[in-house]
Amino acid sequence: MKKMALKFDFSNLFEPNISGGLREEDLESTKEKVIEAIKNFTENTPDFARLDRKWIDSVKELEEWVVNFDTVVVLGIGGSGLGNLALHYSLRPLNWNEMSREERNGYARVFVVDNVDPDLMASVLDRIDLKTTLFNVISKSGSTAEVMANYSIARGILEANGLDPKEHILITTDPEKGFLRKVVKEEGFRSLEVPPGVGGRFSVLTPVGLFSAMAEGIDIEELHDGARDAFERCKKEDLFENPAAMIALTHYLYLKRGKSISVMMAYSNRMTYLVDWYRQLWAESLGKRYNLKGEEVFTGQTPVKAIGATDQHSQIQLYNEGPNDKVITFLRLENFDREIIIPDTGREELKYLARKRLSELLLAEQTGTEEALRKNDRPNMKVIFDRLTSYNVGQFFAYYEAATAFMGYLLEINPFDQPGVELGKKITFALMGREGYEYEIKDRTKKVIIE
Ligand SMILES: O=P(O)(O)OC[C@H]1O[C@](O)(CO)[C@@H](O)[C@@H]1O
Repeated sequence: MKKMALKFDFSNLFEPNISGGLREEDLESTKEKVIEAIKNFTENTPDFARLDRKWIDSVKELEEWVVNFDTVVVLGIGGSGLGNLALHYSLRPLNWNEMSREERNGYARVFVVDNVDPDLMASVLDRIDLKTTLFNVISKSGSTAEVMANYSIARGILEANGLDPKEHILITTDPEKGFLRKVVKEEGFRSLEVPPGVGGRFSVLTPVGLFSAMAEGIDIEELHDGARDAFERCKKEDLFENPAAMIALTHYLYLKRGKSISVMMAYSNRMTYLVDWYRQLWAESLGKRYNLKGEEVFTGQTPVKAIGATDQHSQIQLYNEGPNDKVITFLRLENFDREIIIPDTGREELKYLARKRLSELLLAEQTGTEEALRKNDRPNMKVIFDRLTSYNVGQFFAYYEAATAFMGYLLEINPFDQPGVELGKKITFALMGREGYEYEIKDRTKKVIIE
């Protein structure tokens, strides 16, 4: 089958399609800087875009082992869980975990526990048979509290049931550093490596995302093929050939014009977690207090998730008539894996729906929303997926990772750190009594409490 690339439609970001939109002259003013960013990407290609063959090979070495398991439970959070969720939802049917093993062609169910909510953890534990479950504990730092707690729970339950944790836990972490690597070295757990030069939120195409994807039968080679082709395109200096650079430049220019919100609205329930993955990428990478010169800039663009058509009935009123402070990106899927024809009920009032494909209605809703926004001069763009394939999803990850790097370059900030997450973590450690951490939450001088 011919591999269809993603398509990008930027038309509704521009004049005259929307008044007050961008003009080509506007691009000119910042074009040189974007070209610098592209050159920098080409000459000093970040590790996430190198797609080391080792990442696939190391995962494939575990293929014979993983076929013994009916279920993989990923224990990870943020960049160590969202990519797994994005792959699971976008590339497997929505009811995958409810299917029989036979219906799944022998591939594993995949659950991702990306919180320390006891209701969530318990609901997953209730649904698994420990004897045929593999826990993939993922943490780049090897010390994230939420993951450590869930790792301890999984290990404790395995031991309590007389099972050897080493036969049921796979650890994915830094090759050298952190507590989890120590556990691997001292206790002999099977492990995979998170490449040290790849930040958590950029790690979906490394063993972090690849292992659970392979376990559930996703074509990880094709995922890399899509990403590789996309990353190659990200090196093109002609902006009209380089979707990632165009995303970054247009979002940068709109941010400068006060559009501080980036809505990503997917017209496909299977794309829900692609949007969640994007939210972490855009938020953690670009939301920064200081620029590279150490000056306070308080920059960033707040990513917001929406699902069409559902959120047309909860959000679109605001997007059309509220403050014009958003750039909206539609994710549009042209061909769905399943189809349902709307029956003719014989009622005149419903004739317009009769015998139509359900996807036709969803796509008409996307077009209708896009056109309404355009008429209201609300900038919007569209990423078009022909189908949900590994190749296309790989492309999506790659384009947005590169766009984030370009946007960081334009904003003159470091898109690869997240210092703003630390304080809350430290306070939590102190509250939990971790040695070396102290923090006292002082009584508020003014209290406003309603009981
Ligand atoms: O993989 P780790 O080290 O457990 O981190 C999980 C997540 O936590 C963060 O560090 C933020 O707290 C994210 O950047 C990261 O993806």
